[in-house]
Amino acid sequence: MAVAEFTPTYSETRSLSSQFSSLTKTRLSYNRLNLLRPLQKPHNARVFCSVAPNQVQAPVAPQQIDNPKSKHECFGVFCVTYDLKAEEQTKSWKKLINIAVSGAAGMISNHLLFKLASGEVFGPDQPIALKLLGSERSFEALEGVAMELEDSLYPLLREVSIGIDPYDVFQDVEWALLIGAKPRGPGMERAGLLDINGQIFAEQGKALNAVASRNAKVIVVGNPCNTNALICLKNAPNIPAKNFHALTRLDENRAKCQLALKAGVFYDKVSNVTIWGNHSTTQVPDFLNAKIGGLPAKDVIKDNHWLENEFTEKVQKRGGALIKKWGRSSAASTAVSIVDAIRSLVTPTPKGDWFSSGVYTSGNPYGIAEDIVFSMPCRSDGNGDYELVKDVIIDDYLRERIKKTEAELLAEKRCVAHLTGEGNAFCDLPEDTMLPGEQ
Ligand SMILES: NC(=O)C1=CN([C@@H]2O[C@H](COP(=O)(O)OP(=O)(O)OC[C@H]3O[C@@H](n4cnc5c(N)ncnc54)[C@H](OP(=O)(O)O)[C@@H]3O)[C@@H](O)[C@H]2O)C=CC1
Ligand SMILES: O=C([O-])CC(=O)C(=O)O
Repeated sequence: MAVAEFTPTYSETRSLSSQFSSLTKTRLSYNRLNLLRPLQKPHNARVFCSVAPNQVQAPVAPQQIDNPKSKHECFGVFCVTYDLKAEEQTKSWKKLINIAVSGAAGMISNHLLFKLASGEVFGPDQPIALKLLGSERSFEALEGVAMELEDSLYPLLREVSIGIDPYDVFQDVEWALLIGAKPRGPGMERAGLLDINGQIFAEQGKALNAVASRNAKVIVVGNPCNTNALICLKNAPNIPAKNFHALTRLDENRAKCQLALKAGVFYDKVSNVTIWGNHSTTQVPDFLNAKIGGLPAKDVIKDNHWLENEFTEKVQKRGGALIKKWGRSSAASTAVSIVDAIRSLVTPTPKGDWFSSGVYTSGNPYGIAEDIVFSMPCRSDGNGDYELVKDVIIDDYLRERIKKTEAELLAEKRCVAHLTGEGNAFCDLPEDTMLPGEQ
């Protein structure tokens, strides 16, 4: 089978994505086999793409399948399944968006990437380019990931590129999903973890600052995610601090599940659940403002002791309980919660409800210390931004616990001052500072 070879220059490679945006209307019929021809590797990046530059191929109609001359333009299952309805669909496709994922060869990404490519995150009319960030150690694994994406034949997935240099991978990205981080090893101090991972997020923040879209949305998953997000935003002053999120949606989902179980209802009845503070065992799952079937959760469950003790601790330590059973940390449910977090920003929040996200505190209405990343209740009108919800009740019970998780985050911030441009670090972390996955 004849396959067009091409070896574009680096600047041609860079211009590919913009060409893709204008091509999306007719691309469904392009040769899928040609898709993943590796281009020359510029700056450690490799691009897998679906057409050669300056080689726009004509759409292939189904009747051409048997014409040997046109066979190289049309590949296997794509020729067989291509139909005009699908072409009609591409006419309504939106402009291509660039999404970067770090730690792309890791466990969470292995679930997330396929959700992104399927259209379940950004919608069935949103073509995407995936830019996968790995390292020397994971480069081959990244190629394997790209091959699996290729074999999945996702129509909306227009481009996959892999690389180990964030300055290449983050070029023009509208979304950066920062998952890669070193796990805490045996005997490693929390301060050590903050420093090692903090350096990763400082570097990635600088790269985002230099090359990402000025309005990029950044979701930090790699732990300790709140402080990593703070480091990242401090190193990316060109991007609004408001655009940075630390993932606490998994905690919210865990809390909803426990409330539903206790109330004996399906979890779609549970709403208005806030996780306050740090993605750690000091986080505060808020049952005071939570609702079940539209009623206050406290009035439905009528067991304050359970809410204040078992419920709270279960949510705080759910990650660790799962690791005990599985022998590894939550990956699938984390990927699902990343999907939820993105969808909460790109679709309007249902009236009266809200979602939790770790966001920058400056200007918050709850009296939480300024200049940290703290999980709070947010609403969005679906344009990628959010606002903080004002009408929540904070009683003495909540306030006391919010103070504790706030103190922990302020201590983490002092610990990484050398990475946020605020002078010398001073680490006085409280003894109980743990990730949800730690016991
Ligand atoms: N916020 C949340 O709710 C949750 C957060 N997490 C966090 O998400 C992160 C990723 O989890 P998961 O995908 O399961 O982890 P994996 O171990 O499967 O993958 C993590 C990736 O991180 C990268 N990494 C970056 N720096 C290092 C380093 N110094 N040493 C080792 N690996 C490194 C590796 O990729 P490469 O070599 O390509 O850089 C690796 O593939 C973790 O920090 C975890 O704690 C997990 C669950 C929930
Ligand atoms: O501790 C971890 O790595 C896993 C984690 O964040 C969680 O399960 O919430």
